[in-house]
Amino acid sequence: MSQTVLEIKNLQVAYQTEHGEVQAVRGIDYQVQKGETVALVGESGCGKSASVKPIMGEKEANQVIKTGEIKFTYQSKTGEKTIDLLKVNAKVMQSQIKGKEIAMVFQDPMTSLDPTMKINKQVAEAVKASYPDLNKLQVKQRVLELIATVGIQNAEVVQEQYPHQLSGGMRQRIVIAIALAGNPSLLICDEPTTGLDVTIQAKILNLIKHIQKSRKLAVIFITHNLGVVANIATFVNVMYAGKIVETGTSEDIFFDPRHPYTWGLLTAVPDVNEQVKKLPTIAGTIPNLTQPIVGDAFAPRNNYALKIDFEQQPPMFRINQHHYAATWLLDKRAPRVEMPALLQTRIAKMKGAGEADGK
Ligand SMILES: Nc1ncnc2c1ncn2[C@@H]1O[C@H](COP(=O)(O)OP(=O)(O)OP(=O)(O)O)[C@@H](O)[C@H]1O
Repeated sequence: MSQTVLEIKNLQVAYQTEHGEVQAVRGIDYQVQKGETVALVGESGCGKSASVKPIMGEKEANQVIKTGEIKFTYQSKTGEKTIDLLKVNAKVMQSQIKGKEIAMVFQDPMTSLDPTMKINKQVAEAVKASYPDLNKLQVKQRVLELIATVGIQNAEVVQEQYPHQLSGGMRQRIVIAIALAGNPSLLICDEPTTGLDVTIQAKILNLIKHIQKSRKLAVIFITHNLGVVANIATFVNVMYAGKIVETGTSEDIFFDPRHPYTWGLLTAVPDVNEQVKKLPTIAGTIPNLTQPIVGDAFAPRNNYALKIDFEQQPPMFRINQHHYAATWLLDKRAPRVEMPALLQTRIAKMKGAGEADGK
C-alpha cells in the first residue's frame, strides 16, 4: 500500500519586484509517496526552487503564495498527522518540522556547513535539535553512526576535521548525515551533485538512492540535468515557466518522452558514446514571467509549435495512467510529429542495451 507523504495541489507562487510580479510557480500538482523519489527537472528559472521553498516554510519578504495546498503526512508523538504546510505557523515549522520531519540538501555543501566548527560538533547539533533527551555519550554514538551511514569509513578521524579539510564529495556526505540526523520522512535534494566531478557525482547519487531505499524515505530531487535522475527517480516532473509540462515514471520520460521541451532537455544530456563537439541546447530563453503568458509558454522556442500553441494553454493529455504531457501535439487533431532523430537513435540504443541486459 502506498502512503502519501506530500501532496501539492494547485500551488501558485509569485515574487513582487520593481518590474512587476514574477509568476514563478503557476499552478502545480503532484504527490510524493513513502519510498519514492520524485524529480523536478527544468532549466534555471523554471520555478523548481520557488516551488519547493514553501515546503520548508522558507519565505522571502517579496514572496506571495497566491493559492494552493501542501499536505504533509507524518508520524507525530500522538500518531499520524496531516498538516497543510502553508498554514503551519513559523514556530511549529521551526520546532517540529524543518530539519526534523523534512530535511534538505543543497548544491553547495559550504553554504550548509559552518567552516569554523569541527564536523562532530555540527552533526551533534543536528542530533540534539531533534533528540534533546539524549545524553552526551548517546549523542556521540549517534554522530559516529550517521557519519558511517553516509559511507565514510574513517568516521573517527573525519569527525575531528573541519569542512575545509574535506573534499567536495566528503562535505556533501556530511551534509547528508546532518539531514538524516532527525530521521526525516521527506528529504529534499536541490542540485546536490552539481559542481562535483562526474565520478563523485555518481557516488553521491548512489548514496542518496541507497539511503532512500533503506529508510523508505520520500525524496524530492531537483536538477536542471535530466541525465542525473535517470537511475534514481521513480517519477519525473518536467517543469517549464512555473508549470509541470510532462510527468511520468522514469521509464515514461526516458523511453517515451512526448513534450518537445522534454525532447530538448533529453537531447542536451551528454551521451558518453557520442562524439559531439558541442552539446545541443534549447535555443531561446525562458519567458518573462512578469508578463501574462498566452498559450503554451514554450511555443516561441518550440520548432514543432502549432498555431494553437500561441493561442491556448494546452491541457495535460493522458498517455497512460501516470504519464501526462501538456502539448497540443497530443491532441487527436494534431499532425503526427516524431521526436528528433538524435533522440530516437539514443532511445533505440538504450532499449537495445536494456534488452541485452535482460531488463
Ligand atoms: N526572491 C526572488 N525575487 C524575485 N524573483 C525571484 C525570486 N526568487 C526566484 N525568482 C524568480 O522566480 C523564477 C523561478 O525561479 P527559481 O529559483 O524557482 O527557478 P529554478 O528553476 O529553481 O532555477 P535554478 O535552477 O537557477 O535554481 C525566476 O524567474 C526567478 O528569477
